Amino acid sequence: MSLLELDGVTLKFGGVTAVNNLSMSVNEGEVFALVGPNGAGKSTVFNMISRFYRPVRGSIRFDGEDLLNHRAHEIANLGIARTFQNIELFERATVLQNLLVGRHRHRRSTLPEQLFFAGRIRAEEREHRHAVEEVIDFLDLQVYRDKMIAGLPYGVRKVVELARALATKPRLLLLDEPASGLSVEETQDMRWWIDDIRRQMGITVLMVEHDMGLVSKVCDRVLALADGAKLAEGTPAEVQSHPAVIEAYLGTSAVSKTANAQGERV
Ligand SMILES: Nc1ncnc2c1ncn2[C@@H]1O[C@H](COP(=O)(O)OP(=O)(O)OP(=O)(O)O)[C@@H](O)[C@H]1O
Repeated sequence: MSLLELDGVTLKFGGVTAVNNLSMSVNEGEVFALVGPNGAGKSTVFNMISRFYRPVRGSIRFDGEDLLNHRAHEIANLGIARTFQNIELFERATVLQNLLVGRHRHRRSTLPEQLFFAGRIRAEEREHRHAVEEVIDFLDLQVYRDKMIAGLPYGVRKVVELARALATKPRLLLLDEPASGLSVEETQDMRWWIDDIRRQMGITVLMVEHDMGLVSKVCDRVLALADGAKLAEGTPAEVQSHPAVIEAYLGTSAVSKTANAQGERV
């Protein structure tokens, strides 16, 4: 069953058509990747699903609901969470505090209730803590839970950002370049996290990623974009060997990554 559906979506920035008549569908329970050279339109697709941008044409539906009827701050409430290419965490707060912020959408109490019904609020607070501790355990973040973000290595911050998105208990997780800046070992860990997120948590994943090695190991389906338009769609192996995809990558830094990925595919 399709969870996310884009139909004929187009977005222009002045004279630049960043996304051109794109249709795609992500099924519930799958891991789906958007790939393509720099400037292909991948981030713009994410930013339209997150409702930072509004397409000039086309529709975006999530679980049958028209996302274009919603504003950016309502997207998390619908069950969509995302990470960012440039990690966005509160630097002067602990891992635990950052994750509790992620629980914001589940808060049911109003301000007067918080002032006058302390018992009920304490129960709600315990529920948030429990949900957050579950994610901390799931991603092996126990040793970092009370540490400030500012002092953490880049690879750990990346996992904390993933944890913050998971703490919202989404149905759809958007991962913007989950492997960028990670070492080979950290990328390997990220692969297992993504596998577990899908298998154990039952969360559907849509990711943008340049590392074709990771994409080929973790994704069910891949859509390749170039100049805002769909070039090819299929399994990782089908997309990587598609002539139009190989041509689009020629002359870009991604060529070597594609070649490496093909070499290391098992
Ligand atoms: N805010 C913006 N204003 C003007 N042009 C933009 C804006 N955002 C993106 N673009 C243009 O839209 C096109 C698609 O950009 P986008 O960032 O979506 O590509 P991308 O595939 O995510 O690239 P990368 O892999 O480098 O992140 C590019 O030509 C880019 O210059």
